[in-house]
Amino acid sequence: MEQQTQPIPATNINPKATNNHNQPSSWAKKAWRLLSDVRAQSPLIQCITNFVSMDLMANTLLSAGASPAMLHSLEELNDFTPCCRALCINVGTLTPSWLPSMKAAAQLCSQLDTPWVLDPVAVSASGFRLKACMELVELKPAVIRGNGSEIIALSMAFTQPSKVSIVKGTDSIHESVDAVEAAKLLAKSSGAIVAVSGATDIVTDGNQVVGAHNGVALMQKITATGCSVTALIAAFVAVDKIHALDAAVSALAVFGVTGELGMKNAKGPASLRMHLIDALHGLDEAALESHVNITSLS
Ligand SMILES: Nc1ncnc2c1ncn2[C@@H]1O[C@H](COP(=O)(O)OP(=O)(O)OP(=O)(O)O)[C@@H](O)[C@H]1O
Ligand SMILES: Cc1ncsc1CCO
Ligand SMILES: [Mg+2]
Repeated sequence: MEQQTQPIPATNINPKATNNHNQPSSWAKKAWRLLSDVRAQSPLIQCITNFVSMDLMANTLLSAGASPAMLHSLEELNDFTPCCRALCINVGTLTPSWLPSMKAAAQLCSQLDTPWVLDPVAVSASGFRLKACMELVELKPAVIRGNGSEIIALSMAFTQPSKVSIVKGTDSIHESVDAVEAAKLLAKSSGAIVAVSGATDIVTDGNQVVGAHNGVALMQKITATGCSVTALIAAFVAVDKIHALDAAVSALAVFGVTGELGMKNAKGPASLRMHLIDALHGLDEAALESHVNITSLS
């Protein structure tokens, strides 16, 4: 695979400085270091995902420098999943025949200490889907990423199950900022880092809350941008699994920045889709540093 950037050795990063979330430049450096590590290491990312997202998700991972593999057959997991650096599970077009593969792959990852991320698409659209997502959460994802409505519903399913409201469809009817408390509760009850996408992307471990303010509204009009940024989170977690919160924030910010850069040449959602992928492939340190907008919200 073509490599176009020089990775920054992890030893060059001062962990104290990069953990100071009130310093914007430290976040930009962290995001650049993680993207550089993805480009240098090209981690193999298994994606068990919906049919709608497969193309954009695989191209997003490739443009970031990772190596995507859309394998979901139960018969292949024992051979294949242990070779992966991270797993992305997305329930967008869930059927009863796919659920055993998702659970088995998640279980394998947990046993192998391989990070995996969950995208609970349209979690409250049906009882079957809600139960499946709750069972997957029990299998210890490192990160759960959804839109506002998805995170509110999934969090409520664990805390106040009788109050889970049905949201039909995959689009959010809530703002991400309305899901902060739900995200914190879900993070605390599951042990996962929880990320909520939207105008501000919110990421929390249950205590600390970080906001990534990049992106353009038109990204909502391209199906599977959310699915794809979840896979990008998996790639970032693959290269730094002990700092899953930082990896999730960085992936969301990088994707948002590529949306902003892509928008300069886009005429609408279809051309934004193309230019966003190009921008991710060509992203350099100067452009990332001048666009990243991450703040502490806690
Ligand atoms: N109003 C907005 N302004 C800027 N960026 C946004 C806005 N809304 C969403 N985004 C960005 O668009 C991407 C997709 O987020 P969204 O919340 O639409 O996901 P989703 O609903 O799960 O999408 P899908 O299910 O189609 O994959 C994220 O990178 C997010 O930051
Ligand atoms: C539109 C759609 N339907 C099921 S999955 C999906 C992709 C966006 O989540
Ligand atoms: Mg989604």
